[in-house]
Amino acid sequence: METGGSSESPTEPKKGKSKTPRKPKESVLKQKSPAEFFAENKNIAGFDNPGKCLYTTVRELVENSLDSAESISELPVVEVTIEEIGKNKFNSMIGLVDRDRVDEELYDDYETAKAREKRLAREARAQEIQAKNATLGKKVKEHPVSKGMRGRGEASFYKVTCKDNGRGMPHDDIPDMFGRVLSGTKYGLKQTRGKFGLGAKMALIWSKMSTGLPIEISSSMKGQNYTSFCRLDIDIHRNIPHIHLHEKRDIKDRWHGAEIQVVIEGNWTTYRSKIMHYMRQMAVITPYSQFLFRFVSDAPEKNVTIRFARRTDVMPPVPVETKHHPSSVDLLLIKRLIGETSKQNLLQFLQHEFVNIPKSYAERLIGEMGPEFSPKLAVKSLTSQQIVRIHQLFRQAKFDDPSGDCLSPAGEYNLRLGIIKELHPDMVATYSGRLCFNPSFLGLLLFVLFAQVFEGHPFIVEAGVSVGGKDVKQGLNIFRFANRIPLLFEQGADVVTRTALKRINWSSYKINHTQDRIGVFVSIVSTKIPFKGTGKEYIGDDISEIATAVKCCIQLKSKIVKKMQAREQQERKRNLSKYIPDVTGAVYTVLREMAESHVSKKKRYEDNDAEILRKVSARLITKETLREKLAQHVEQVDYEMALEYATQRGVSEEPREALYIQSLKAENKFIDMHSPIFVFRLFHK
Ligand SMILES: Nc1ncnc2c1ncn2[C@@H]1O[C@H](COP(=O)(O)OP(=O)(O)OP(=O)(O)O)[C@@H](O)[C@H]1O
Repeated sequence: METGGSSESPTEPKKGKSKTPRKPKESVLKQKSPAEFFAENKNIAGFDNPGKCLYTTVRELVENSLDSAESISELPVVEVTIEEIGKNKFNSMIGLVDRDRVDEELYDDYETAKAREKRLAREARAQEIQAKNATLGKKVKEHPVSKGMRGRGEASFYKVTCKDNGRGMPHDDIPDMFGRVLSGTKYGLKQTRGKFGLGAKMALIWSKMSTGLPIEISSSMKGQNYTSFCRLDIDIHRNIPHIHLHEKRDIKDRWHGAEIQVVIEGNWTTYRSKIMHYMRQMAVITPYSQFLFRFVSDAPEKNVTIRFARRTDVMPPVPVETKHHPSSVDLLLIKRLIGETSKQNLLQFLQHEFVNIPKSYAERLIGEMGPEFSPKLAVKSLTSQQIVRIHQLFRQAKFDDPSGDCLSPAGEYNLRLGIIKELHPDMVATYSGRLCFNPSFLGLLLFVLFAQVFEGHPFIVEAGVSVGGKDVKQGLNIFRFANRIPLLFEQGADVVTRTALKRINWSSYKINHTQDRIGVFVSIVSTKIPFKGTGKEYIGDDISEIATAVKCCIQLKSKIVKKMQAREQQERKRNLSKYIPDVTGAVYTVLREMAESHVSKKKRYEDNDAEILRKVSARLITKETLREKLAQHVEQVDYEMALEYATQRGVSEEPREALYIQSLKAENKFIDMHSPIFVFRLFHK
C-alpha cells in the first residue's frame, strides 16, 4: 500500500535502452502510521472477521463505560443497543441509490436453471427421508438448510450505541480520544480495563473500513452546562482525527456520561451467543452495575431485550494510581521519569518516584553506586552511563514487594454473588448460608484471595470453586476474568484453564472432574495484566508466578476438603430419607404377612414379637406409624453425627455470612444490612 500520498514518492526509473541500468537513488524506505498498522493488522486487536468485530466493538465500548463510571465511584448504568440495519436502510444512510441486479450471471450466488432444479430435487429427497425416519421413530438427522440465494457479498450492518453515566470527557479532548490511535487517559500505573489507548479507535477504523460512516460521541461532565457533540472519522495515514462536527449543545437533563454510536459491518447470527455470554459474565463480575442490552431488528422475532439488574450497591473501591517498583523499570522508563520529575536531586528522585525506597534505603543505594554519585547530585544532570548504573543496581538490589493496596479485586461478596447468579440465578432464594440443601446445587466451595508480584507489578488472584448447579454442564466449567473483564476467547491457552485441567488433582478432593459439574471462577487484577496480544483474550501459561498463584487459589485445599465433608454430611440425611417410603412399604408388608400367619396359627410368635403382631392386626401399628418412626430415627442419627462433626471442627468453622452496613448519614433514618440472601433495613427514630 502506498503511504502518505506524498509528492515525494519514488519516481519510476525510465525504461531506456542502456545496457547498464542504473539503480534508483531514492530510498525504498516507507513509514506507516499506528492507525495504518492497526487497520492492516486489525486481528491483533480482536477485529478478526465481521462477527468478531461486532463482539469486540461492544466489548470495547462497554469496558470504557465501566472504567468511566467506576473512576468517579458512580454505580454504573450502561445501555447497549445493537440495531440491525437492512441493506436498503444502509444505502439510504450513505446516500446510495438501490439498484436491481441486471446481469445475474455476474454474481457469486448465481445458479443456472439446471443447478437449481438439481438442488431442489436433492432437498425434496432429503425431506422425504427425514419424514419417513420420523414416522418410524428413528433419530432424525438435521440437514443443513440450503443457503439459497444468499451470496458471500451480502454484508450485514449494525448501529452499535453505548450510553453510560460515567465521567464524560473534556470537550477539547474528544477528537483525539477517538481519532488518534494510541491516545488515552489510562497509561498510568493503575488497575483499569483499558490499557492501550486503542479500543474505541479500532471500532472507528473498522467502521471506516466497512461502512465509511463516522463515529458520533455525546458527552457531558458533572457540573457542565452543555453537552459536547462530536462527529468524526480518522485520517488513517496521518493518524489524526478528521472532524465533521464538534459543538457544544444545550443540556436537556442533568445527565453526565458518554454516548458513543458507530455503524459497522458485523454478523449477529454467528456472534450472538458470544455477545450474550459476555454481557452475562460482565454482569457476574460487576453485580453492582446495571446493564440494559437490546438487539433491535426489522424482524420482531429476532429482537432481544435483557436487563441485568444491579444486585448490590457494594462497589469495590476505586483503584489508585501507584508509582513504579524499582524492579519493574527499564532504562527507557528511568530516563522518562528523570525527564518528568519535579524533584531536584538524586535522593529525592529515588525516594519519591518509586515505591519501596525509603530515605535510608535510598542513601544506602546511592552509596553503593560509586564515588561520583551523591544524594545531592542534580538528577537532571545524570549521564547515560550513570543511568545504566542505577538500572543495574535496581536489578540486583533487594526491594520489598509492592503492596497490593492500589488494587481493587472484586471481593468475596461480589464474587460469591456472581457465582450464585451464574450457576443458578434463583439460587439466592434457596441458598441457606449453611451451604445448600438444594439438590440441584450441591455446594458453593468458597473463595480465596492470593496477592503476589510479577516483574514488580502486584497482582491478586481470587477464585471460587463450585460443585453442582442447575445450568452447569458436566466436567469443568471455567470462568476467567482479568481486571474485571470476562475473557471468552483463547480459553485453551490460558493459564487458568491449563492449571485447572493439568495441575489440579481433583480426585484428591473426591471430585471427579469429568463427571461432576464443577465451576471454576478465577479473577485476576493487576496494574499490568500480562495479556498475550492487544486483544486481551488470555493470559499466557508461561508466567510461573501467576500459574502458581492460580493453582494455590483453585485448590482452596483445606476449604474444599472441609466443604466436601459438610456436603457429605448433608447428603447422608437426604439419601437416608429418600429410602424411607420403600423401606416402610417392604417392612409393613412382611409384618402384615407375619401377623396373618400368627392369627391363623400357622406360625406362633411370642412375647414382644407377638405383641407387635397383635398391634399390626389391630391397626395400632400402620405404615404411617412406621414411616414416622423411621424419619425420627434418621433425624436423630443425623443430629448426633452433625454434633460430633461440629465438635471435631470447632464452632469457629460454622458457616458465616458477612453483613455489609451502610454508613449512617443524617438524612437516612435507616441502615441497610446487605447479605447475598437478603437486605435487612433497620429504621431508627
Ligand atoms: N465512555 C467513555 N467515557 C469517558 N471516557 C471515555 C469513554 N470512552 C473512551 N473514553 C476515553 O477515551 C480514551 C481512549 O479510549 P480507547 O478505548 O481508545 O482506549 P483505552 O480504553 O484507554 O485503552 P484500550 O485500548 O486498552 O481499551 C480512554 O482512555 C478514555 O479516556
